[in-house]
Amino acid sequence: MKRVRILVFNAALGVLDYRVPEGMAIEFGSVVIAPLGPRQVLGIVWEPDRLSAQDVPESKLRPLLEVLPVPPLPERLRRLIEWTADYYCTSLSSVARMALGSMAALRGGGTTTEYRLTGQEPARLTPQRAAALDALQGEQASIKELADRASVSEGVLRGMVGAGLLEPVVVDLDRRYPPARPEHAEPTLSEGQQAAADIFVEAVNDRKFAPFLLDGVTGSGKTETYFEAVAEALRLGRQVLVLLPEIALTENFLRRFEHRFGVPPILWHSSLKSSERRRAWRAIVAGEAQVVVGARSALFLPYAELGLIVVDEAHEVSFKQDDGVRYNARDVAVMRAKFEAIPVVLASATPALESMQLAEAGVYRKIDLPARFGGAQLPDIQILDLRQEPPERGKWLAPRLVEEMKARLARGEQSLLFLNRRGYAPLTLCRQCGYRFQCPHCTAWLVEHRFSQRLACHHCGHEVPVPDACPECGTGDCLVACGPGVERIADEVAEVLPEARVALVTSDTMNTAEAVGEFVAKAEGKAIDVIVGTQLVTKGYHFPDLTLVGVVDADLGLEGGDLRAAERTYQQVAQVAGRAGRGEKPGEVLIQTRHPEASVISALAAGDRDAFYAAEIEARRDANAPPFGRWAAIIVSSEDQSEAKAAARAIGGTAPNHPDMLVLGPAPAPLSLLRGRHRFRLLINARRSAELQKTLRDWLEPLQFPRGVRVNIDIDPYSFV
Ligand SMILES: Nc1ncnc2c1ncn2[C@@H]1O[C@H](COP(=O)(O)OP(=O)(O)OP(=O)(O)O)[C@@H](O)[C@H]1O
Ligand SMILES: [Zn+2]
Repeated sequence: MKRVRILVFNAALGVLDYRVPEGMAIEFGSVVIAPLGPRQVLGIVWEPDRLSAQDVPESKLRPLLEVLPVPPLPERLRRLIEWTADYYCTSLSSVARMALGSMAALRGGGTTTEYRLTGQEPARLTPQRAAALDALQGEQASIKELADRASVSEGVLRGMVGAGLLEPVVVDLDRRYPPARPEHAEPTLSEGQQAAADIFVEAVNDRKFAPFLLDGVTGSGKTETYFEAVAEALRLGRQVLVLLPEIALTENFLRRFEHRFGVPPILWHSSLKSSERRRAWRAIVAGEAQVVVGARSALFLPYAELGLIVVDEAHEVSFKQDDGVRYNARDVAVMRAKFEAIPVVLASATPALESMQLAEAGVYRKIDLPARFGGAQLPDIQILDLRQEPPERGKWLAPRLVEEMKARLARGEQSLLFLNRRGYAPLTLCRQCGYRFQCPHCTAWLVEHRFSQRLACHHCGHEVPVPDACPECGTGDCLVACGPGVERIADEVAEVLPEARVALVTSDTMNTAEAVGEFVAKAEGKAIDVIVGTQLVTKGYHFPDLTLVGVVDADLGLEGGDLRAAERTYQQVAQVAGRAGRGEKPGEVLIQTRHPEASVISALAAGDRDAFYAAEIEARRDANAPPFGRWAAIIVSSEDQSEAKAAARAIGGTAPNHPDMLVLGPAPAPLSLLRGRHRFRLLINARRSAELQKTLRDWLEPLQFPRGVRVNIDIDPYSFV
């Protein structure tokens, strides 16, 4: 191979041809360094007949500089990358980037240096050093990571190395992970679990593409069941990828995995230390990483020999990425399984409508676990009509819910209150002049966090301390919190049940593995009486003494009114309800609502899942919404409002006149300002027959916009703001 086509990591340039210098061994998929002007870029060798590049004469080709010492990206992964870029209308390089770990991992090198405290504690210390000494107890990481963790500069830490307070430790990146043992602790499966497990095990052995929808009620033991397929892959020496929707869930998963297989699985997520990331990536490409558990981003890694993919809590909307490459990890996982010719298991107690429909159509094989494990019953669900039984003024919990919580406390059982709103109050205003605290960068109110005494924007992270006086009229002591967030509910619990031990579970409090571990240990050890949490507590947890679940505001999710509002509400409430009564004692669920007549609420109360799905599917069919028709969004943004508007208009003005496609907009997005950018949206509703992606590309590619304008395409969008 003399002339090669390279996918370079530069979205604007994309594909370039190079010459292979004498003696350099190259294959398709090789990761290389190529010259680009005066700089160097990373690239991947690609099949020239699959990518078009500018025609450059042989004599003008520049030679590649280097091949990196990592295995070439396998062909099946290259095909997946192409498929993903094509389907989501994005650049190949932005997808391919997700396959490569860090530059450091690619460079190889078997070791790296980290630092840790030596244990010396000099009598006199600068305040910064003292703070670092405090913050870094038990930590070991690179200087940069330690500096981040301790909130001091790297210079301070280097000084501490010099002073003998921190010492270097050489970390072996190719150190083996201890092997998982498929026979470590084999459970005795119930008949239904065994039947399901047998099917999965057979599929792992078959080494063919086989998509499954594991539809099992909460507490049916879906995890135990698919663990048998994991065990089989381990026996065959093949790798397994388990995708979880949130890092917060991994802690729980890790413990169960370790219990079953004797060692923890290998983690992959955005907050890994760089040494962990390098070690994991190298083990993954070498085929030594047996089971990888990760968030979305683990999906594109170059596994040497994948044998099984599991997507747990597969209905979760967080599998859809909402910026950058806007892919849905659940859907791409199925495609990856197809390219790898392996089984994929989508597990959920409340499958997404799309998945149900695909199962019905015979595309996915549906495996049911209709009963809870060990004879536990599904909880009794009751509606609490807030119009008939209102809470006291300024309170959010109805008297009946409070009574039930008191009864649980008296019996030594646990309660869980669910409200999907972080912080103390979603809106703060001035009683004097009506001033409302709004984010300067987003169309959003600032949310009060009493814990940290700050007002925060949940979209961009902008934060200000809660002021003493109104910034508008200057009146002191006049700010009122409007509406509840979980912190406020926790306060209310403390008032009505002063002796109860309350745990607040949100992404603000559960932001480290230690915090999650501590929470789980306490809840299991019955050191917590009442859990108040956001959607973070709705799934995955198994606390046998939890017998009451209160849904504080079931109407909240319905307000947005987007396509999936009813489905999402159904899933959240059914999931959180599923935390109740998982042990020997029966569970009860109270759903606070002002709309008991809404079909989703009555379906929940009647436990009539089939009716709910059937009605939703018909509604979607009527609206030509997924899974029948398709949606796409075009989001146009700029820091300059008129520029954004003009660009959106230009797009709207050239909309194709396609019989199978309806273009709505442009219109200002509901979140019309986000991180300082003004946003306009167009929505496209298309029939399946419409070749949506091609039509979009043909439409948008010829258009030119000013530099400050960004045009993003969102295929199968989940967010309509
Ligand atoms: N065969 C089994 N032997 C022993 N324990 C089991 C078995 N099956 C399930 N369990 C236990 O029952 C509990 C519920 O199982 P699991 O959490 O896997 O259910 P799930 O279907 O994933 O539920 P959810 O969707 O609510 O998270 C767990 O504590 C699990 O360890
Ligand atoms: Zn903001």
